[in-house]
Amino acid sequence: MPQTRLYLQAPQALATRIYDLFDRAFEDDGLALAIMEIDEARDLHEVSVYAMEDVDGVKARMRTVLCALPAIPEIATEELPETDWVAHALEGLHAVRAGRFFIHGAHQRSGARPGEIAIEIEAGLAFGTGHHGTTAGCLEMIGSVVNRERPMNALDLGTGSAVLAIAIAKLRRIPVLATDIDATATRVARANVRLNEAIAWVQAVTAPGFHHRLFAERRPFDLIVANILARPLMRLAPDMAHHLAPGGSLILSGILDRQRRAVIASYVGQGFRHVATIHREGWATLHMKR
Ligand SMILES: C[S@@+](CC[C@H](N)C(=O)[O-])C[C@H]1O[C@@H](n2cnc3c(N)ncnc32)[C@H](O)[C@@H]1O
Repeated sequence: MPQTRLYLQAPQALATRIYDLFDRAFEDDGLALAIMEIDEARDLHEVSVYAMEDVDGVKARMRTVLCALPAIPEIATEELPETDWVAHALEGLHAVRAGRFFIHGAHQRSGARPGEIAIEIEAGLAFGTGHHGTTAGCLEMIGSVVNRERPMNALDLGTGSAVLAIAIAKLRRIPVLATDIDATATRVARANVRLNEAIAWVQAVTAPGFHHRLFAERRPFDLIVANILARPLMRLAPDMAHHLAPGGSLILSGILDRQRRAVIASYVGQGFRHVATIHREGWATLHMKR
């Protein structure tokens, strides 16, 4: 679906205030927001709101929010070209190495080096080929956490292509519940689980957040991996705490470097402590324990 970027420019202090006001105003709409420096010498920053539908309505709400300010910057509009994010993620598809994992397509089956764990992911309609900084960060973190802690029961929430669930199963042959809000992703996940002969361990189901009867049956998990976005991750913090076994590990990604502290704070509020962060391409992957 095409997107419209609604944006305005202001000095840094005012832009930061506007960003915070928009953040609160659009919290429940799930709209993407951004703030970036445009001109350091003139102290100019740009705040953007990305709308997919009801652009006029979003613009009107932005104006209402801005009414609280002494000076009201003008809102400009930019139509963005339609981006197929899955295709984008698959661009120039080549094999990827992350930690001990070698993520490849059908034409690179013989590419794994001795000691590497090969995972075959075919270009499909789900996110997760290993190319993205968040997936690669999770794979690297999974390698070290699973080897050290030897979990017995894992959850991959927001599984996409199932690459992370398959990685856990290949490392440790334990049950992994793989869930996604998107039924198409679940179908792709199942196909990849079959392709990688991980059916005995990985069960893929469609579920938004923790809403599925299987969570009650399968909890507590001693490893939960969730590569979704910062805001849903913060909202899910109490459920994560409820479903993780004492002493268990949580690996979270989909978090921009600048959102890292806010996500950690939400989880500390639920009794977690931060253990480590991997930074890749502007994205942070967190290891938290409880
Ligand atoms: C960034 S992709 C990650 C895919 C894969 N786990 C990886 O690391 O490459 C995020 C996935 O989470 C799913 N998702 C987003 N919000 C979700 C939610 N609240 N509950 C379950 N799945 C969700 C999306 O449909 C998408 O497939």
